[in-house]
Amino acid sequence: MEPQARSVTEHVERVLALVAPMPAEARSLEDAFGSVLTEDLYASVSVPPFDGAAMDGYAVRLADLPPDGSPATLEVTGDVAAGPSGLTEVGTGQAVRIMTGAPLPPGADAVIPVERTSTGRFVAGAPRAEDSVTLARQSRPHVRCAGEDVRQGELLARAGTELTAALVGALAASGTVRVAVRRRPLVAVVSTGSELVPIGGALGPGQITDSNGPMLAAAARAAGADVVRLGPVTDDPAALRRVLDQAVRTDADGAGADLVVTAGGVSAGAADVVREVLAAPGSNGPGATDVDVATVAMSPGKPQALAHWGGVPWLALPGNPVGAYASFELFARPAIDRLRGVEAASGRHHPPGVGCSESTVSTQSNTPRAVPLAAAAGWSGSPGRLLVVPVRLVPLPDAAGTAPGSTGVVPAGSHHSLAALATADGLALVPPDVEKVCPGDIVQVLMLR
Ligand SMILES: Nc1nc2c(c(=O)[nH]1)N[C@H]1C(S)=C(S)[C@@H](COP(=O)(O)OP(=O)(O)OC[C@H]3O[C@@H](n4cnc5c(N)ncnc54)[C@H](O)[C@@H]3O)O[C@H]1N2
Ligand code: MOO
Repeated sequence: MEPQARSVTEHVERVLALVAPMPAEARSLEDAFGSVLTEDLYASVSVPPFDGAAMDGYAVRLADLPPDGSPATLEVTGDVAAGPSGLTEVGTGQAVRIMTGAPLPPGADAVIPVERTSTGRFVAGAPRAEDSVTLARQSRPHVRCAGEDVRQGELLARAGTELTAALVGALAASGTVRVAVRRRPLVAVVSTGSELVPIGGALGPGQITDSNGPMLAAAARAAGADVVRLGPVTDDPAALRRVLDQAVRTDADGAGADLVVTAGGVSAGAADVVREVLAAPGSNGPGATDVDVATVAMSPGKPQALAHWGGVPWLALPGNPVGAYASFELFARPAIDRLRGVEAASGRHHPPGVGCSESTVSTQSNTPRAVPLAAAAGWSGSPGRLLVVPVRLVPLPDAAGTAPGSTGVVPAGSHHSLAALATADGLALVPPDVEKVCPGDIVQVLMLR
């Protein structure tokens, strides 16, 4: 580690200390996708709520069918489709046509799929023509029993769980209408640099298009935040102060940012506007407090700063686009998770050691989204720093000790290329004590998709 460099783990802890979970609010289930629960949720109805058919076919009494599997001919006395309809009792020697999802009529205890009967198939829209059917006992009853998926009163999700699409479905099925969730945080994304031109602007000499602004805004949305994008701001401290004031100002709807993320101007240059503003806290308006400028032992993404601006947490990320993105994933995303109330958010982002000398290292990860994967190629580490390497998933060559069809990772291209990052499936995190990653070594990979 460089002299005075701070570990990634310690910086994550400081980031998390800066933010607190958002207040809770009640939302309709349909509006709550992507939010995080603040209450445990229990099923108010069983799923399915009644015994029903799992196949299109005939509802029968098993007692009418010989146990040895030989066929029986039954009188067909009615039809029952999914949805509300009168239920005809199935008497001895009788069968009722039944469609998938329809409630099982009284008396019946099994459904025989139509393709296994003398009828062969049902014609959509055509009325019933058969008065009898010949069929035999099957190995399974093809009945979905009430409560076999979820029982009334069962715990479906704990506080701290994010509402995924499937969870919205499971909650809807079991009677949930409104949920208590954390408010979505509003993140202000501000890019800084006099060289920056917004997307679509013509480039003059020395100018480049602002890519960090759109990229970090997209990353914050992907992390579950609402976003307001401001800037790009020139390297003028007064201009940056104005934009920061604007970001944190609470309007009539209470919509001031809950987190400010800036990119650029945080290293050692003479025009590093973020450093300049941080060095003169409170000179204009509420200003910066709790200022913490750090060299973090990572590459890319070394220069970082933290502060509050007008009481709102502020993460100042470096301007190099790949460093800005890596910093977002390692620092801003855990901050957003904590604001959103995701309980897995933790300060432990430091993966266990890997290296050529220990190719069968622990597969345990203490980074929530990191998964252990084998390197399919070798590359150099960055001793003293956590090296963040954009990687792509590739099939591993079949070899002794490798399960057929296993997946590994290779660098997506140059570590500093934004175009290569755009093709990456994840970020490999190579710890500071690793000089070299060899093919077959296990690396922790922060998955991006
Ligand atoms: N003397 C030193 N110089 C630098 C050091 C250092 O330790 N000592 N650290 C280097 C490292 S590492 C990084 S990372 C950069 C970070 O510096 P800043 O955060 O001040 O970033 P800028 O100087 O503003 O920009 C760096 C680079 O990225 C481009 N950039 C900035 N913003 C955007 C944007 N929104 N979209 C696209 N590209 C952007 C900018 O033009 C620069 O090329 O400092 C090193 N220097
Ligand atoms: O730490 Mo900087 O982000 O390398 O390029």
